[in-house]
Amino acid sequence: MSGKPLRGLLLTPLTCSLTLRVYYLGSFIFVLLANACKFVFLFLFLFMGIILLLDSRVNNAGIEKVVENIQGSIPKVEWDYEGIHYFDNGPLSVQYLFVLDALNFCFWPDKDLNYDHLASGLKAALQNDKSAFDADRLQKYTGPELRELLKWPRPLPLEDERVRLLHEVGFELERNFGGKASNLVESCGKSAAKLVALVTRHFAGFRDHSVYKGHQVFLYKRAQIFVADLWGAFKGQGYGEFYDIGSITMFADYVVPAVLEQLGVLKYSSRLANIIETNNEISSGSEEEVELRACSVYAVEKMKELIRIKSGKQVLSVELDLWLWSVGVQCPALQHHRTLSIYY
Ligand SMILES: Nc1nc2c(c(CN[C@H]3C=C[C@H](O)[C@@H]3O)cn2[C@@H]2O[C@H](COP(=O)(O)O)[C@@H](O)[C@H]2O)c(=O)[nH]1
Repeated sequence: MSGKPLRGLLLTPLTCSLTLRVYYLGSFIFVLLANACKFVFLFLFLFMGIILLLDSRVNNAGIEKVVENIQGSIPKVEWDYEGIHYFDNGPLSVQYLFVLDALNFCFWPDKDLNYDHLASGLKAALQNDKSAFDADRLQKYTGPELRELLKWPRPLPLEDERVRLLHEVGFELERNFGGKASNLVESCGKSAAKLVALVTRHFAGFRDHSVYKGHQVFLYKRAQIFVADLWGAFKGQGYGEFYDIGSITMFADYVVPAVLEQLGVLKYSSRLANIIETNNEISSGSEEEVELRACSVYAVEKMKELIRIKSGKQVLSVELDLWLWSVGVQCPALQHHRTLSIYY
């Protein structure tokens, strides 16, 4: 979430640790400069500065360059520009999007699988059988049945988790929302923030959070993308109408951070760059993973702010995200970080 909650919940750990480090180094250099050997200590200061760097950081110059290049208006990308999603302008579309975003994570372990297969596979399944995503049916799918639904010839990455999450969606929808995701959406009173809160309260699988240096960090990628998908699919009307859509941040996945790094907006430490280049995995919840994801959210918020300052245009993080994501998926050579995660 952006604005105050974002700063309070998400960025505090990063800024705090940076502030502490700056303070620490400040006192350190003050004491040292009081001594005679200024140059030796200056060297030491620089050296310490380098080893204390975070694995990911946001490069303001990179942001300025991107904003200058796009001249204040982001290239418009239509939601469903790929034509792969189910849409009938009614409650079944809401059910489809909720199921889609419950499973919208971690495609990369199978090099032939991507998001398009999931979106179009679920669309075909629904067109074939309109009751395929009824709450009682969702609670019964097995791994092989899900594979069959998606017409995927081998086990899906994290297949057991995908099945468990489908069951959870079916069970909680039935228990709290009369089996219908449209009731869930209706009960949020057209507030994107309330919908994210409601989804994460009732559906544990959407609680995308980590503990970073002792602070709880909430990124809520799939809960937020569900809101954005509703907004995009219904074109801001009906089930897609949210008066506070501006409170949604970018969706910290594995594509957009890679695009931001390529654009020079994110800078990785050479250690992290090496892990990504050599296709080594980063564990879920590790400091480098949280930094990379949180810096992506922060960078997009900064980009949005700079666009407003330079051009007076109020763009949404959701719009920036879709543009950056569409750039990323059109670039198959783009190397991204690899984390086995149910969150993105
Ligand atoms: N930040 C962000 N991440 C997004 C999306 C979407 C799809 N949004 C759809 C909605 C309307 C549009 O028309 C889009 O089709 C998927 N992902 C993430 O990408 C990764 C999959 O990548 P690959 O393995 O290459 O397919 C995986 O983490 C997945 O969760 C997005 O919009 N923003």
